[in-house]
Amino acid sequence: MDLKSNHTAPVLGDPAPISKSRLRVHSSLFPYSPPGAVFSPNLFLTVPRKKTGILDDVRASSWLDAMKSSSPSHKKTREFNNELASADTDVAYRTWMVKYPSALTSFEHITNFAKGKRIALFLDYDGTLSPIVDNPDCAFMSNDMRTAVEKVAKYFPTAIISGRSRDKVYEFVGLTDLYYAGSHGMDIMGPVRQFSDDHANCIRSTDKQGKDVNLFQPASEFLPMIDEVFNSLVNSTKEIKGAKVENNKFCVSVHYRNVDEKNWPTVAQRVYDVIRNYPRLRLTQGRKVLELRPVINWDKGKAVTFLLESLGLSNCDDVLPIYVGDDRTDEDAFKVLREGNRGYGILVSSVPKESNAFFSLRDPQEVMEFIKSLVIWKKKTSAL
Ligand SMILES: O=P(O)(O)OC[C@H]1O[C@H](O[C@H]2O[C@H](CO)[C@@H](O)[C@H](O)[C@H]2O)[C@H](O)[C@@H](O)[C@@H]1O
Repeated sequence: MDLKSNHTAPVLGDPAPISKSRLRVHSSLFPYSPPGAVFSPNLFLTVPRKKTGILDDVRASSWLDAMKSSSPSHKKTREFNNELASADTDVAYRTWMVKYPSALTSFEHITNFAKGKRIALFLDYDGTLSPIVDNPDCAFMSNDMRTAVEKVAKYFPTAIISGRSRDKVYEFVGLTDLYYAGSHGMDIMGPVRQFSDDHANCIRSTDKQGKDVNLFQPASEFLPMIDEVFNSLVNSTKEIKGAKVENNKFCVSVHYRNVDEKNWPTVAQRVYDVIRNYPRLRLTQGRKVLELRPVINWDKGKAVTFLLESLGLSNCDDVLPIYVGDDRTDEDAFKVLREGNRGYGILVSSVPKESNAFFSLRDPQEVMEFIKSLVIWKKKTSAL
């Protein structure tokens, strides 16, 4: 692949771009629907799909473009931001918040809607419960956040849904009374339950405390392939200063946050050179990370649906799922909640971003405030 030319590369596509029509969903959940607002189709990697749906052709350079455009610190963005006075940046953020109101200032709206309903809380990890840091191995959540999550989980069924391996995210969070889904939902440990659908790959197991659980791993057959790809990528990127490859069990992350931007084409090239040999893997993109994952019809949105069913909370009018996340992989969950008119997505972002979420929070600090407010509200209303 020559990233400077217009050669095409076989890659499976990322989720479809958000269509304008999605914004026209009118629902009782929707707090405000400013007229004329339009979703940008640039949220995901631009991957033109072939009608066969098996192998897509993509301009190799679009990987690099996507890496650059998704990076807020990218030169163009920096230049753009420099041109704007900080006051203007603030105005841009506040304008954006008209479309995605703060879940803190809209708290009353949310709790009014939640009255008489059971809230189910879904939390992403990186960038939501822990701040984004340079070293993925050091993305620790604060003790205050841990306490807040522990408390909220006493009142509402709470699940962590992360791109990381389930073991790793459990190690970071360290709380037992939660449900955990790792590998972008491809590794779920949930309560024991009989399902209406036949979920192959769902087995009975025990958790670290010896409790009976259901273990759902829809991509289990990919395990050897993922290990192989992980080893190839470790080897092929070892000379790129700052590149880091992470094995997330059912997916592999190639981090370029600490790679000099002039070497980003090499990162994209190396990833391409590996993935081209694995037509059953697809590429998605997160925050300064390229991720390779199995081509199965499963994502964080499906994981939310699965967990709701596991908890006996699906198809119930009196359930309000709330999903808090910062990443484009969280969009799948926001979309499930929005399209099913089922609950609220809350996007964590300090910069304007198009999203399927209803509300926003600026950073993990605000996430903690929101979680604490839920506990206070629940205690107050239970005492009445
Ligand atoms: O679904 P999440 O829990 O949000 O996990 C998504 C990815 O998060 C991690 O990477 C991101 O956070 C790192 C630590 O702050 C940061 O260094 C990196 O640049 C981010 O992309 C994690 O390392 C990945 O494996 C997850 O897929």
